[in-house]
Amino acid sequence: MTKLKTKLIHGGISTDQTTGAVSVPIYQVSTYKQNALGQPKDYEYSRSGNPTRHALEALIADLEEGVQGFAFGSGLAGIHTVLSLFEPGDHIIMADDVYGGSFRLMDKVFSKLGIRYDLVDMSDLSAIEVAFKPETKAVYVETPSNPLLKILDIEKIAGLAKEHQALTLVDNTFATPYLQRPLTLGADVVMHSATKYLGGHSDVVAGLVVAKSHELAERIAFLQNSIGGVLGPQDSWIVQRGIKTLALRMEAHSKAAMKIAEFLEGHPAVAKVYYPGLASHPGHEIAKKQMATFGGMLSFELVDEGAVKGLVEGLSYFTLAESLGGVESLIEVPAVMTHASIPKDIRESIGIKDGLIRLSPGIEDLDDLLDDLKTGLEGI
Ligand SMILES: Cc1ncc(COP(=O)(O)O)c(C=O)c1O
Ligand SMILES: N[C@@H](CCSC[C@H](N)C(=O)O)C(=O)O
Repeated sequence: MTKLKTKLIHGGISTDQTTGAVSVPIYQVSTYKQNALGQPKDYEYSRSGNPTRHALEALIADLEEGVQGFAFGSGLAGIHTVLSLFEPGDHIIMADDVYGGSFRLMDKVFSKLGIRYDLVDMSDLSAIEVAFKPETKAVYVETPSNPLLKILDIEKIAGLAKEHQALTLVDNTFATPYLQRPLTLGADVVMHSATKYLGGHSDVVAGLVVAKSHELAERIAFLQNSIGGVLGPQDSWIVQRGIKTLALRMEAHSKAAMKIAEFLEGHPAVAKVYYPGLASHPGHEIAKKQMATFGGMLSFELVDEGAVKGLVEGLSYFTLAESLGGVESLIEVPAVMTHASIPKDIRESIGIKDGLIRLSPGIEDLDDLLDDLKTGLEGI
């Protein structure tokens, strides 16, 4: 079987069938000449299908080991399309610590359409069991989670969902298919903000979705075309190019995150570190089982919450910015930035404290990154 590192380069559609070009060209086009009335060629209109986007969709399906991939104009556009599978009256069990925008989409958009949800701490399997209702149609998982790096057991959760005839939807943004493949663990749909590690260079906003079955793929294809939030050809090409170096980048990000987590865990100014690679992390054993390495993201709290502003504004190589997964290191405060869309009481109940700091180490020299943090922590 072809190894994943090879698939990153040769998977899906990786060359141009017509010219032999070794990267799929950017088909910057909206429509296609038809052979005769009612006889289109392979493509008819670029919302319905575009060769550059199709190459990316085939690649992500290959990497995630699903039957069909779909590319969208953002991660949330992809999640929106997946949640559009459900109907008024349906109920979804959602992990309590999901990306703030995914929570907002459920809470402010789909709730209004009559789709109900409950937030559940899915690291407690018995809590999931209790949350099932006759109307539960899906379990929505994010692991590792944003921003607390909670690890959820995909295989066990998918098993429970199946017993209740519910789908398992997994946001695999933090792990990427290089570290974890949810469809092979029993999930039905995988979602990505390709804006992050898949794109990898903080230069594109994109979303990817992969279905495990033909039946689901058909329904998602219908919704993708009907709703229309597709990714353009230029951005499809950028994401496909990013994916080619995913293996090298994920190895570097994971190594940096591990070293930084160990450094922070031993620092007297740091109260708590959230990184699944640490033996102290409650999800460490599950992460070992379902991930190839522990990933590139970590969060931490300072002993003195009042020092957060000084630290995050004062570093040289960690840029204060939302987003993650790029080659450059980023730092942010979820309560004020990426997760501000979650009401404070809910944020606090799930453990996102105002002083929580999230790091996305890039691929700079690791000693420079460690020195930067060391100097920053000395200065607070
Ligand atoms: C885990 C996760 N899922 C989904 C999204 C949404 O992606 P996008 O910003 O590409 O819409 C994000 C970030 O925005 C995220 O961090
Ligand atoms: N201001 C944005 C928040 C973007 S968060 C981006 C990314 N998911 C991250 O976690 O850094 C919004 O309100 O949507």
